[in-house]
Amino acid sequence: MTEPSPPRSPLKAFTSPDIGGVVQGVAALVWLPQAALLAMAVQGLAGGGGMAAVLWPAVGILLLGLLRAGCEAWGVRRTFGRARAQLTALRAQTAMALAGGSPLDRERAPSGLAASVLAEQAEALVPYLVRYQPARWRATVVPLFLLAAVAWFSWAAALVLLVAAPLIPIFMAIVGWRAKAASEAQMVEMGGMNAFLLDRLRGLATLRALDAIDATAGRLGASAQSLRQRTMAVLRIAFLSSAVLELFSALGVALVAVYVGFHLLGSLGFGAWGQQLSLGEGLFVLLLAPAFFEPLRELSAVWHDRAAGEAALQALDDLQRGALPLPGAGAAVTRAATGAAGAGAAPAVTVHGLHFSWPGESTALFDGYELRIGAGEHVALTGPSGAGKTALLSLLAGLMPATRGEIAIGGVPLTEHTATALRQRMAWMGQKPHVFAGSVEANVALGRTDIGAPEVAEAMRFAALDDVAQAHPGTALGEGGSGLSGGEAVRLALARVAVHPHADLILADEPTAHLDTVTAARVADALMGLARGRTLIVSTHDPVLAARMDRSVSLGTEAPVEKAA
Ligand SMILES: Nc1ncnc2c1ncn2[C@@H]1O[C@H](COP(=O)(O)OP(=O)(O)OP(=O)(O)O)[C@@H](O)[C@H]1O
Repeated sequence: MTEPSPPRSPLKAFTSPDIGGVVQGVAALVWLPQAALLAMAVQGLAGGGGMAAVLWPAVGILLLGLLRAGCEAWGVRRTFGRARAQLTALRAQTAMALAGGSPLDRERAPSGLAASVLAEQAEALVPYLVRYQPARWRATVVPLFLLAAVAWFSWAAALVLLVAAPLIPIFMAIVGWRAKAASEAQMVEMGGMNAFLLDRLRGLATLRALDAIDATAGRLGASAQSLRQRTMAVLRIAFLSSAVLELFSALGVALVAVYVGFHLLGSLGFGAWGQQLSLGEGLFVLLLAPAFFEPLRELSAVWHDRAAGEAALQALDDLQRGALPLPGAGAAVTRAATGAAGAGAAPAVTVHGLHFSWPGESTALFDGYELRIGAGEHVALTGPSGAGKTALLSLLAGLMPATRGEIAIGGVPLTEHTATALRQRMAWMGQKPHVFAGSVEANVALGRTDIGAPEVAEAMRFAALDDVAQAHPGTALGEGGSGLSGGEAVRLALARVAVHPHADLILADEPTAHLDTVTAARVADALMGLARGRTLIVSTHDPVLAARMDRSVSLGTEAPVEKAA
């Protein structure tokens, strides 16, 4: 039995500001000395200082401006680089998690949804990390410094800012909850539409043959319409949050301006710690007021990035969930330890006390199942449809974990640690071999680096694929095998097995299904040729193929029935 893999750690939300974000915050604070210099210059001018009073502050403002621009540029570059690296890491982690799920898992995300989340929705993390996170940090820190500077001169002006400021986060939080829900709904809609589109494109021939194109187009149109509405809802909320913020920040600035103006005119004498503000001090306070609200306005402008980013993070996290793990997906290949590869002799296969039930189902498909297949033996698994032949082959191939019991290949128990290495000595011929878009050669080699062109050519000759027109160099097969007949697709699957260098256990799932008698006989001949000196387990409804095996094992009866051929 394969022991369960360790629990998956949830995706991390990146909350800590990095050095790039801190530097952007410092850049925002440079406005403090700039405003002080500006106020000094105006005070100097008003005091009759002439050009001399303006020159040095102007130089200072210019230099500080350059420093600010430099800090901002560096900070943004740095944050952007970090965000892209984090996104790449998250994508890789999610792709690994998807690859670590059993191909038989019914709860696996549809491929259209997975592609949409990984390629498209995940991009929403970049604005989240590059714009929202630093803006949030600036909105927490920068106003505090500015408030302290204002309060130094006038507690009354500081009080006005202090009262106006908390209203903004409160209203934004209220708006934010709605924004998050709307953004999640939009993502679900987008993923659903992508999955729907991909699925229907794959089944276009069926839809056209059954005259269901119009109905499908109608559903797609309705789905696009719903996506439009959801996108508009997200945008409406984004505009609403900016409007709330603009209102409160405008009110705050206006109140400070009114206070400073009347204070300088002498009508409002309080609020400056018992002193009278000078023109320069009043101007300084006035210049800081909009800057106090600036980080909050920036935060509002990127508020919807937060909702989209968190929804994307959640979508990536959801992709990583699966009910059926692929045994050994997380373990390193321990080929040497198991002696799996290059063992030279065909392995015996033993199944002892096997228990398996599909996730979420109470009835067991196998309960205490026993099977012994000798080294080099050729066995047919037969039985009614739904008896569990494919499931048993998948369990033997380590494509899904048994609930209890032991499977051993060549005496090596199939476990989390040995599954990957054991799979290397198996060749799998599935019921519906997937044909990738590309040449036949590429479809035979499947990117395996240890397989060269001569081996591929030899395997194609063996499977009689070399005389198929589609196999000519430069001819590409369509996605899902369009361009190949059913029989040719089976021959392609045979070539994939033939080219496998270490395979001494062949697992074939209904290789002759849907083939005419002549082609079925040819496929059976090829399979028997391949299986010479190897162990072969084949699931089949074909009595002719079953009769060519050493024996048959019937599933779906009270006790496994074994019949000598
Ligand atoms: N991915 C899956 N998730 C949940 N249940 C499944 C899954 N695949 C198959 N089943 C169920 O498991 C049972 C055994 O299916 P399996 O495909 O192994 O039967 P089979 O004997 O190979 O049938 P056939 O001869 O028609 O190919 C069936 O009841 C089927 O509905």
